[in-house]
Amino acid sequence: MSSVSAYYNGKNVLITGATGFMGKVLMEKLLRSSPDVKAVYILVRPKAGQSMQERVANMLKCKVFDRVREDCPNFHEKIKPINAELTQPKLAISAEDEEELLTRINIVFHCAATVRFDEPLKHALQLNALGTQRLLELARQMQNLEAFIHISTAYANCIRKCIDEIIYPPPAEPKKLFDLIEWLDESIIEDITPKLLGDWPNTYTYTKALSEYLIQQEKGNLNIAIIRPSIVGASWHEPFPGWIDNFNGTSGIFIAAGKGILRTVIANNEAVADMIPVDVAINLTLAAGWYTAVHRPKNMLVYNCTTGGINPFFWGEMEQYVMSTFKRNPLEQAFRTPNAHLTSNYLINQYWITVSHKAPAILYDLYMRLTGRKPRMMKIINRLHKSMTLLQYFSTQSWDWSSENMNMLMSHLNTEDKKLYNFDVRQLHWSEYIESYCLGAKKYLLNEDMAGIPAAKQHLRKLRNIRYAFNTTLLVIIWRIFIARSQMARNIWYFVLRKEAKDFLMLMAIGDTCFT
Ligand SMILES: CCCCCCCC/C=C\CCCCCCCC(=O)SCCNC(=O)CCNC(=O)[C@H](O)C(C)(C)COP(=O)(O)OP(=O)(O)OC[C@H]1O[C@@H](n2cnc3c(N)ncnc32)[C@H](O)[C@@H]1OP(=O)(O)O
Ligand SMILES: NC(=O)C1=CN([C@@H]2O[C@H](COP(=O)(O)OP(=O)(O)OC[C@H]3O[C@@H](n4cnc5c(N)ncnc54)[C@H](OP(=O)(O)O)[C@@H]3O)[C@@H](O)[C@H]2O)C=CC1
Repeated sequence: MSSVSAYYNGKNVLITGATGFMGKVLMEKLLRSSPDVKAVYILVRPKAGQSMQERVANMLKCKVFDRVREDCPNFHEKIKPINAELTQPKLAISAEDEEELLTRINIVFHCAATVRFDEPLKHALQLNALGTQRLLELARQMQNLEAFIHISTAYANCIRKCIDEIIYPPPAEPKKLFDLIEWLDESIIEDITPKLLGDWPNTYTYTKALSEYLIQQEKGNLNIAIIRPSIVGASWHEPFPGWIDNFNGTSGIFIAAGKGILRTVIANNEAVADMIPVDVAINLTLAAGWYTAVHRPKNMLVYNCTTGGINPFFWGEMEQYVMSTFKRNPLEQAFRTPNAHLTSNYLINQYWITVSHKAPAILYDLYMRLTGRKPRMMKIINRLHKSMTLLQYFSTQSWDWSSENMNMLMSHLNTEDKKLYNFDVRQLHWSEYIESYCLGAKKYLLNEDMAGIPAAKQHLRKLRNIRYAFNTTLLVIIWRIFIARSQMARNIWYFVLRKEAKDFLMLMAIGDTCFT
């Protein structure tokens, strides 16, 4: 009998960020593993011209809900969308909705955030820090709340090399920053952002660090836990192996490498690639929700949800597994044959960027222009370089996260829960996981059918022949130019030709003698 599943049955759960990558997996697992959950309230904003209702209806059609749709066809009846905007005072929730939440909610999972590294500081503060503060304010008034689970990131304290499961001093006093963004002009905030960030690499990690501190300061009597996942990757098993729906973290890089666009990456082969499958992070989150509500630990627990200390995996290995998967299972319409390499040398990287990224992009765009089409490769390459610059902070260093609370939680699960909410990352086989991740990116992100693999292989063969033809032509042209310009090169060339001709005549003569 599963204690975790049983706990959620009959409960009213509130999820923020339910339309996002992790939020969807959380909602799906909750509805599938605890089919008698009373209701799942989700805070949703209208977006891109779609009303909240339209967004939720579209979301529920997603592939990620196929399994729960099969197991519990009426699962959608449990979902109660609430119009909300986390950057607004009182989260822009109507008085009526607020009343409902205050009387009903038993557990809150706070996943909403902006995860963009280049988010302007003002917006990142408003959403990640101030939004968390406002949600806490709401949670403090909830009459039946048993647990509040906040999703942070393992990199919130990335300025430290060893990260324990504790709250560290914040980069700045949050209240002072909130005052600042209230009256300071946005352009001035942009100007002083690097100074404010100090050692923090981006506004994302900075504001996530602030939100952890805010929680500690303002939790009051709430029963809170903080989950810190590292780089969240495609799912390991649930709802489907390899399920992924966004280009964040490593996903966009895998695809760019598989398409043959990305050839060089700044990364340290020996640094730990701390990746955690999304279903593992969600299993831990649900188990932590149960533990927080039922065992009510005296102190707020922080769970580092990482793999490096338990089952380490390195960027160099990731390169091998990704390349080998895409060579065996190519993506359709690749730009070039997949062949990406990691280097930690800035100059070598710049060289390959010029030779293998920019030069082919310029040639391709020229070809597109000549054939009357819109050039686009240089734009893609520039976007890729921007992401690589933002990601390299994470791919060139290693961190040590302690995982005592993760182990402690596992020891509290019964045998059935250990299976149902598996977050034992010792069982992860990285080569198999990365293969399934790459295939998932192909299927779920690019909507490519596995039946198209023979055609994709044929396309790669065509690309190889084009490369051979191009290289041979280039060599001949270079040689001709060289010959035309240098007397010495001409002399060597004629000497070689004469020697070849002499050898050839001699062979003929030998042949004649033998046969006569
Ligand atoms: C051979 C393999 C070797 C592997 C080596 C790997 C090296 C290291 C790699 C990775 C380390 C990762 C370390 C992460 C650690 C932290 C973890 C966490 O705690 S948080 C979660 C993470 N959060 C992010 O990952 C946000 C990063 N993304 C951003 O900040 C932005 O998206 C940014 C600046 C990278 C791009 O911004 P824009 O404005 O240029 O583009 P936009 O608006 O995001 O997207 C435009 C379109 O391009 C697609 N796109 C975005 N990134 C793409 C990409 N990399 N490749 C292809 N398409 C991409 C999008 O889906 C979008 O498509 P449409 O217009 O909607 O159709
Ligand atoms: N993905 C990763 O690698 C990692 C993620 N995390 C953390 O996990 C959590 C979830 O991340 P992930 O699912 O990847 O992120 P996504 O970007 O996929 O999802 C973000 C969610 O937040 C919602 N949201 C954004 N702005 C607002 C707003 N103003 N008002 C209401 N809702 C809003 C989004 O809604 P909408 O659909 O309307 O935009 C979306 O549902 C975050 O807290 C993140 O910091 C931690 C470590 C790694």
